[in-house]
Amino acid sequence: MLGLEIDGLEMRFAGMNAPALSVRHLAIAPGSRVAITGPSGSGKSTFVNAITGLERVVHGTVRWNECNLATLPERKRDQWRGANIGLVMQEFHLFPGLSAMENVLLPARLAGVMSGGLKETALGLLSKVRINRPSQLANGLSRGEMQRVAVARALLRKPGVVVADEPTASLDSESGTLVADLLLELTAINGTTLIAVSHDDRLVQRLDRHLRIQDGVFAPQGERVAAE
Ligand SMILES: Nc1ncnc2c1ncn2[C@@H]1O[C@H](COP(=O)(O)OP(=O)(O)OP(=O)(O)O)[C@@H](O)[C@H]1O
Repeated sequence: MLGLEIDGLEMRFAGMNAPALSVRHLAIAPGSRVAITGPSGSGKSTFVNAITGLERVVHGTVRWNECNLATLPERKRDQWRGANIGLVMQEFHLFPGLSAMENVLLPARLAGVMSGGLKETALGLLSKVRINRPSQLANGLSRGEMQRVAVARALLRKPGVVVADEPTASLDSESGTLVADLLLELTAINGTTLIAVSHDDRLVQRLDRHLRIQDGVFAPQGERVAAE
């Protein structure tokens, strides 16, 4: 289980007068399930990139338990992310020429941590996300099936946190509901923290906490941001 503590975080981009993201203090308890919402351009992806170590943090601290991502060089951040964060993105980023099973295993293979046990785990996860033919090529899967494979891939190494960026946005209603069900059900098994950027009420309403962001700043708890 991983908890997040952010202090004094500022993410800036060239050509912008104000920071794209500014977080004075934010704590997310281990095992909690948090929704992030906000209008386009409000800083949601910048937040995801900062807390997953995809983007370097120059100002402030982003601490997952004892690990401050701001102090890690890129290679160490990548290693830490692979071992601790399961990422589920709106576009699933599967390799079309690989099977569902090979896609689930690929990040572990690339990280050099493959073992027989992981193959068993992958098969179990594919069954849980209702992919009945693990050897089917990814390019033959429906969009809903692709996202379910991506959920299985994210959970393979039992991450302390799953970060999902609009995981249901490109799915039809039925598939979106199933993916939301699976994210909630499967993260609950190991007490995995879940942080989901989403405008999908089917998912947002089912999470414990709802953080709203506008112009790079989180609204005080309980307040709605304008233009959402
Ligand atoms: N690499 C970059 N270079 C310059 N500006 C950037 C960069 N990435 C993001 N920004 C700017 O930072 C602000 C926040 O962008 P961000 O992508 O985090 O918003 P968002 O809430 O995820 O938007 P959306 O919902 O449209 O994806 C925007 O004004 C955006 O133009």
